[in-house]
Amino acid sequence: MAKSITFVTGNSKKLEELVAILGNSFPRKIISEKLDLPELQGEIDDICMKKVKTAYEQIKGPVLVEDTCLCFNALKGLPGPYIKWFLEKLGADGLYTMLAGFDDKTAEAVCTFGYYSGQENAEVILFQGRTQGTIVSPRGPRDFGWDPCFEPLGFNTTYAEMPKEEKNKISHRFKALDKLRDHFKNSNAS
Ligand SMILES: O=P(O)(O)OP(=O)(O)OP(=O)(O)OC[C@H]1O[C@@H](n2cnc3c(O)ncnc32)[C@H](O)[C@@H]1O
Ligand SMILES: [Mg+2]
Repeated sequence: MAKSITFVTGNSKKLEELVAILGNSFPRKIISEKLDLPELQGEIDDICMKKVKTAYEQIKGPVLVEDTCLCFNALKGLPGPYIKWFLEKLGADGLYTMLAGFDDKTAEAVCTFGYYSGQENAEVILFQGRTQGTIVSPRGPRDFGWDPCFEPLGFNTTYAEMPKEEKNKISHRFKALDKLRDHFKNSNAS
């Protein structure tokens, strides 16, 4: 039987969504390990590559990690991978206020999963999903990150105001996991 995959994340909300999105339809068993891995600065893909290798050093078996960015178009993609620290210091209200001086309130949520089997000659594989939206004054429950200030394009509710099942059908994380699911479905992936 194929080895189980360890999803390494310090964020229980990410894990909750992964479980809800993949449901029973994923061919490999996924277990989780709550570790807050150090993250390199830089571009999204490089951060994920490094993060998954760091996870592998700890787990020493097939590993999955994920990095989420929130990119403001008016700020040429920033805060991007640094969103966690902006959110921590400014809160969702502060993220909205950051754009006060700009007409363009659009943003992109980017989710990148990195998978590494650790087998001989194996490369890191990345799966990325992007959802466009607008940064709005926060609305809805505040239990997951910047969800209250992100209104996905085509909707008049924020991620936070949507029922979970609805967010999980259109989100950056859903789109990335859909690619991951396809990869494991269509190949004899190890
Ligand atoms: O251990 P890891 O997996 O790195 O978990 P983390 O919480 O540190 O997550 P990131 O480094 O990817 O930083 C992303 C930030 O964005 C938040 N976030 C991630 N996904 C989100 C989503 O779907 N909706 C709202 N906020 C989200 C998350 O809480 C962090 O503050
Ligand atoms: Mg992190």
